[in-house]
Amino acid sequence: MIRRAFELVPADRQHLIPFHLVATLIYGVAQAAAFVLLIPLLESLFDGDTGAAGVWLAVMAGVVVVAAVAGYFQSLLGLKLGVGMLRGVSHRLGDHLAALPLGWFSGRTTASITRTVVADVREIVEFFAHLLAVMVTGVVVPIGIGIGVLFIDWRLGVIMLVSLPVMAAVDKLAGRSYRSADDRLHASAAEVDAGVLEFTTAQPVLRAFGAVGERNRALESALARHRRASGGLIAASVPGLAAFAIVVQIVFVALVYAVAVWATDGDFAAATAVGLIVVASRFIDPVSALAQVSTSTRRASAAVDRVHDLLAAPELRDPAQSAVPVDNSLSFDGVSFGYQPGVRVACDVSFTVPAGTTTAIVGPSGSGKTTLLRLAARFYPADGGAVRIGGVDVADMSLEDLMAQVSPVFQDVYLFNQTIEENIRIGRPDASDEDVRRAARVAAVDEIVERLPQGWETMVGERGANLSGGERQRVSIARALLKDAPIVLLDEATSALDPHNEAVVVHGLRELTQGKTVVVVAHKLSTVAHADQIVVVDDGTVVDRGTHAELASREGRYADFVAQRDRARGWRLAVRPTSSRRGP
Ligand SMILES: Nc1ncnc2c1ncn2[C@@H]1O[C@H](COP(=O)(O)OP(=O)(O)OP(=O)(O)O)[C@@H](O)[C@H]1O
Repeated sequence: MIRRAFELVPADRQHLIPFHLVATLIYGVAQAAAFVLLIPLLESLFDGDTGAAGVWLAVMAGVVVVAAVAGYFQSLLGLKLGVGMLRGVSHRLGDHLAALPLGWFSGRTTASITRTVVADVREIVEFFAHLLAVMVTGVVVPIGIGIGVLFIDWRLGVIMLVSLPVMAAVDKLAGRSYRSADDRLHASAAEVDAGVLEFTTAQPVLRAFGAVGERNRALESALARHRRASGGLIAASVPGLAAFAIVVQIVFVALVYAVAVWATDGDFAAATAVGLIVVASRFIDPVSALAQVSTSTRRASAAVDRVHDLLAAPELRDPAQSAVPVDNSLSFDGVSFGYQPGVRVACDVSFTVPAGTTTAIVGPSGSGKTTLLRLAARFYPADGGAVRIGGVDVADMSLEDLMAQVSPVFQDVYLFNQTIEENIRIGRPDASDEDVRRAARVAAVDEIVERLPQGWETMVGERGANLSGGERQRVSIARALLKDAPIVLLDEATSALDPHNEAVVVHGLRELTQGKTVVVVAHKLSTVAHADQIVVVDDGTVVDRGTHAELASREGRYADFVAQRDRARGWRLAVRPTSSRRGP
């Protein structure tokens, strides 16, 4: 566990580890020596040899000073390692989370990730700052005393040294049941965190559907599971702790008994016997301290494992050299993909979007349209085949280069609780204020800003809660306009906007897609009809492809799609050839 914890220390603090270990070792050995020196000191005093007693006292004082200095340095270095680890691991976890495929996140709750990143890391800092010294001295001091006592009475020294692995074995056995109980506690705590998070963020939905009571009950049962898991942890640790405490006491009693018997037999002088009994108690003390922190140590050990597990999750690797696309075309080449193993969502999908043209993807709900956009943005890696930009597999481009090529404008717009300006600037952090304002003007975000109480300085609330759905879309279009990437991946909004918002969003999108390579998951007939190419997908496969005129003139899924949209809107779309391309 100690080795795995040290692996988390950042490179610029690794050189402190040997100093810390040496300081801790000296601290432990000096303490052991100071205790053993008590025996010759007592013997000299009992013999009335004040000269020898003075010498032993001086040696003992020297050793105590060494122990104090080493203790100071081990505390200082432990703290430096802990703080360094906190900084290093936080950065490593942050970078690592940013490089994980999105699929990794969908298998976990935000709460369980937060627990590892915050609570587990704190646990490990505590380990470096306090626990490590107790652990090392808990081993070094008894061994040191045992070896020292060998020179005074080898039988007693052997009892001490043999008892140590016995106590360690009992401690190890005690830890077994604790570990699984701690994992259950961690999982139940994350479940409670997730429940509280959901309960608070989903209040509007819960109230709208009268489900507050039901979710409250779900939260209560999560809390009950957490209480049971806490009880389980206590139940799992108490027998182990009790067994360990009993074994430690048995060892102490055995040592005192042996000293008493051998002293009675005349093997030791009274002074040596008193000294050995005092030393026996000092032999037990660090072991008892070790037992007292064993619960914290095991918790830290579990935390170290969880942080390592998180860091071991395979990242979306950037290629050693990022390939350069020859143009802004986009193609799907026999692409297959599933979110879960064995469930195919895209199956051998092939089509090409020539540079500067618009392709609309249509198909029934759940047929895999949005998934194709996510694969093009490499939010998930394809299982088979390749998505290519300008002839280059997106997997052979660095994430940075790929993101410079594509602008995803998806339905679920995520806004950070910052100002509108900061939210737009995410599109291009080094953009000038003028560029930001220009993008905002084209997407009609300046209209929103004028209405806000603090204008550009207004915070948009958590996830942009202070803005309407249409307003959030406008901000996301402004972001993409500012980014000005040559390929736009657009998931057209399904929800109806009011006429004004609809008009400004359509205008913003037209500006955004002007002259760009566009792949749009289209829900509106007007968007589809104006596309250069329409790709019809069903159940993850491409079932038809062509222009609106070609597809509408023949029977098939597309004709069904058009008829369905006509019926939904209560109007018919006149089929006419698309001579010139226009944005969606
Ligand atoms: N993150 C995810 N994890 C697991 N399955 C997913 C995930 N996202 C989508 N799916 C599943 O993949 C399938 C295709 O989803 P996708 O969102 O691509 O369909 P779509 O055609 O865009 O649907 P819609 O038109 O309703 O938005 C669906 O069965 C969906 O349940």
